[in-house]
Amino acid sequence: MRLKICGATRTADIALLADGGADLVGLWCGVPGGHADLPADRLGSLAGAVSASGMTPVLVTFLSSSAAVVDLAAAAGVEWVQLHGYQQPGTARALKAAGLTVVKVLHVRDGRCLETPLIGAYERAGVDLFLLDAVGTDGALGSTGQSLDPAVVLEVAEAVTRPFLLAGGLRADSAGEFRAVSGHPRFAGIDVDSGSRGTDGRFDRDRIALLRREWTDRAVAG
Ligand SMILES: O=C(O)c1ccccc1N[C@@H]1O[C@H](COP(=O)(O)O)[C@@H](O)[C@H]1O
Repeated sequence: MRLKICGATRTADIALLADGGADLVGLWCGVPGGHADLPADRLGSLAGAVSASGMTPVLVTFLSSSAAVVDLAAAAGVEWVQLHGYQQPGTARALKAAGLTVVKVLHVRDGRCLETPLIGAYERAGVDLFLLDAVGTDGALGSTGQSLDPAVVLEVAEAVTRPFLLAGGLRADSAGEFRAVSGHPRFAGIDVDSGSRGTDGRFDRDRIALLRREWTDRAVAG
């Protein structure tokens, strides 16, 4: 069970995330207006700190220009990219050709996965991992804090052949509700933003450790 925590912006975040048990750290670049969007030079320095702490930095972006994403990743020394948004399979194919590990977000809105017709094309393009996330009621993407219906997640899990991460308003105490999902053979872990933070909006080490513990226990228990 991998734990991805999204939206680190400070060097102090990195030690806290490692201490809380994160495996993957989402660093945003190309997320206009995003509260954790980073300039390219800052992306590189934080990615270096994430790797030095034994975790994997993930470039999270809305960009759809594969050349721009490849350049950003190369300059920052990042090997994993999360295509959050409506990028086409060709973008994923180009990133794979550049040697990157590609996570493609599948967006669920009103109980329906918007990318269902494209799943085969994403897989043929070489997507390594899917990430299932909710679309906000206003159409917003990312950090919606909105939970998915486990039955819908299981439908999407059956439609893909690659492993998947689960996102969307996850908390430590939602592990029980998603027991059937975390027991799925293609379940690879969870991705959390809102539920990893305290009331001050900063990462909370204890919440992250609890997420790690509750979800690991459920995944093991099946
Ligand atoms: O976290 C964000 O704000 C964000 C912004 C733009 C793209 C992706 C973003 N993060 C993704 O949001 C979900 C988890 O959010 P939450 O736990 O529901 O608040 C996850 O997919 C992150 O990768």
